[in-house]
Formats: sequence, C-alpha cells, structure tokens
Amino acid sequence: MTDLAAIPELQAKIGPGRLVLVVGPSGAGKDTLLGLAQAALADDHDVVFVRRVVTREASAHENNVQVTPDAFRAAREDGAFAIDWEAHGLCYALPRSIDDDIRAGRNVVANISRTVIPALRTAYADVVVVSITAPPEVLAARLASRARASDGPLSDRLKRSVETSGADVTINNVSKADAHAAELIGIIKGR
Ligand SMILES: Nc1ncnc2c1ncn2[C@@H]1O[C@H](COP(=O)(O)OP(=O)(O)OP(=O)(O)O)[C@@H](O)[C@H]1O
Ligand SMILES: O=P(O)(O)OC[C@H]1O[C@H](OP(=O)(O)O)[C@H](O)[C@@H]1O
Repeated sequence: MTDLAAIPELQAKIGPGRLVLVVGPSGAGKDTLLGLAQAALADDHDVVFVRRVVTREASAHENNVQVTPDAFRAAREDGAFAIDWEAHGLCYALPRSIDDDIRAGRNVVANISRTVIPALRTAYADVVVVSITAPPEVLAARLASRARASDGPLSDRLKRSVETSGADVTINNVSKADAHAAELIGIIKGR
C-alpha cells in the first residue's frame, strides 16, 4: 500500500514563520542587500538570516560555514540540511535548524538557488520569493569590480540562466543599495 505520509505534498508544511527566499543572477546584489538588511535588523530576534553551508572558503564577501566536499556529503547523508543544491562547481545548503526557527514563528531569510524554489514552496507554509535583478551589462560590471577570487570565469557566471518561477516580489537593484535594502526589510517584516 502507498505510504501517503511519505508523499511530500501530503505532509504538513512547516510553519508558521515566514521563509523569505532571495534569488537572482550572479552580481544582482543579493548578498549586498542581505548584508544591509541584516545589519539594520541586528536587534530584531524575530528575524534570522541563514548562515549557509558552502564548499567554498569563508571570505569578506560571505559569512558561510566552510566545509570540504566530503564533510558536505556526510552532513547531507545525516539529514543535516533543510535543502541543498549545486552551482558554479560548489555545493550549498541551508541547515536543518531553520525548521526550528520557522516552527518558533521567526522569519527566516536565505540566499538560495532559483532551482530549489519549487521544493521549498512544497515544504514550507509561508514562502516569499524575492527576485533581485539588474540588467546584463550592470551584472557584468559589478562582477568585474567585485573581483572575488573564487568566482572562476565571470563569463560562466554571466551565462548561467535559470528560470525564476513565480517570484512574489522583484527588486530592480539599479539605484542606491540602501534604498533597495529598505524594500527588502519591508518584505521581510511583512509591511
Ligand atoms: N545597488 C547597488 N549599486 C551599486 N553596486 C551594487 C549595488 N548592489 C550591489 N552592488 C555591487 O555589486 C557587486 C555584486 O553584488 P553581490 O555580491 O551582492 O551580488 P550577488 O547577487 O550576491 O552575487 P553572487 O550570486 O555572485 O554571489 C558587489 O561588488 C556590490 O558591491
Ligand atoms: O543561478 P542560481 O541557481 O539561481 O544560483 C546559484 C547560486 O549562485 C549564487 O551563489 P554564489 O554565492 O554566487 O556562489 C546563489 O546564491 C546560488 O547559491
């Protein structure tokens, strides 16, 4: 007999906290707006900015949990991740602990791959997808000036194209970053 409880669509979705997913092409400004929002909301204990697990060295650009590919694989097998994905030759994950925050009613904010939006919408009760965008020539200029050593060939990053299925809000990040971060804060706080 089919075990209905094992079918994801029939399992209770994780809530009641909101999961805010920040997505968009490389160079659009996801980390920049997230960093500004996190600083502005540092004293707000109802909002959690996720520290991602990534097989990339930690740097001034990113406060990730740095792991080796072997450690990533082992953690994945142990069920330590809420979701994981691969991109740019790297492995990324959100830790399982986000589920506790969401069950406690906190708003959880994470920078994710556009490829895992459908899976997260299936698993969580209140998902808001925020697409950060900028024109291609702006992306190219920003990636060149960011000059992150681990980025690899910028042409590969610029060529990567993923359908952003059903973003709830779009931020066209072409003006001052502070103003766009304020937009993001409003979305996170549900204003
Ligand atoms: N509104 C803005 N105005 C000018 N420069 C910006 C703005 N937003 C971001 N930048 C700059 O663009 C570059 C890319 O930004 P950021 O690293 O935040 O992008 P990202 O979307 O997180 O990219 P990736 O997916 O590759 O990590 C950075 O050097 C950042 O300082
Ligand atoms: O193109 P898609 O699949 O949406 O995103 C792929 C990955 O690229 C970015 O990572 P990075 O921090 O620039 O390495 C995103 O954060 C995501 O992890």
